[in-house]
Amino acid sequence: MAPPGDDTTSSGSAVLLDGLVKRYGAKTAVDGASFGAARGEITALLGPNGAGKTTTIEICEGFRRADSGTVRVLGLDPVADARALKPRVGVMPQSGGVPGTAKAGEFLRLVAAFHTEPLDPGALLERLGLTEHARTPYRRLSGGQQQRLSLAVALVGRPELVFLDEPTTGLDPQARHATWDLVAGLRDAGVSVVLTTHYMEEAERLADHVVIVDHGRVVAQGSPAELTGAERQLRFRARPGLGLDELLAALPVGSAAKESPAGHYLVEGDVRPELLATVTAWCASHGVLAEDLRIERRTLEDVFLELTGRELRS
Ligand SMILES: Nc1ncnc2c1ncn2[C@@H]1O[C@H](COP(=O)(O)OP(=O)(O)OP(=O)(O)O)[C@@H](O)[C@H]1O
Repeated sequence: MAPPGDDTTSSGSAVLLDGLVKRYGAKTAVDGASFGAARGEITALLGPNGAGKTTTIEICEGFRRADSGTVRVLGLDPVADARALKPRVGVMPQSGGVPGTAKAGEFLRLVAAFHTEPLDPGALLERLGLTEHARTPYRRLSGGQQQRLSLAVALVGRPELVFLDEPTTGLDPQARHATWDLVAGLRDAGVSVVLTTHYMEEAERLADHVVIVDHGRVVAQGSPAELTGAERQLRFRARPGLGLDELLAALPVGSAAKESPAGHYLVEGDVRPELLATVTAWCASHGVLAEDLRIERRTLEDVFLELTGRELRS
């Protein structure tokens, strides 16, 4: 029999938000956010600090109530149906969640005991590189180790859906890659993942669906390929201060050329062979050797900056 709330098909939404609003006094942290996270996919909420990611995810986890809008998690209400959701959903908060004096291994075994078919806590510790810290109290673990233990706690109950709030913030590159592998493995095993991040690379590499949020609003969403589109751009390095007016005049209407930072040139527009030929001919006629000349797809960061006009704050 399907679990309660499973009125949708298994290919339906793991999470569905519609017009979500959350205010803290005069501050509107979430301002009418609507998006869905499909089952069996990794959905990343990408946005700068203060964009409302944690508030949104905490509402989905049932830890906060929305002021208005609707939230469905596995087809259920995260507050009213909290008891039914608890065994099916894993949560990795941004910090804390484990008592300071609790020993890593003991705590994980304790959490595992609350679940009917838990993962093997020892194997999970091993996978996350925590075996030698199994007897260490949580407060004595390094920041990265604490984070990995929180991830283990979220996963040990074999959840259908996991919420991971900035799972790799502060991790060193090895631990970050190990976490990415683990999260990708969850998806391969059919688990739905909703994570928050302010790392463009994390969203781009890991997520099937990216929801870009800023000031509590969804400013764009789609797969990384959809968000970055088919558009390409051309970059090269050369001596600083080249006057670009003549180049611009030779390029098709609608193209743009700029130098930023000094000595780094970017040409945007309909990047076809003709455009490349125009740029290289212009370089040749000005005695410019275009180094590292390359055509590339726009990155998520390019898209984000276009949408918000500023850099992500880390
Ligand atoms: N309990 C609270 N009381 C008052 N304001 C809050 C509270 N929690 C969050 N805020 C504010 O609401 C806004 C959204 O915060 P939130 O933590 O949801 O953003 P975020 O995108 O998760 O940021 P971060 O990446 O820093 O965690 C911020 O301006 C924050 O200062």
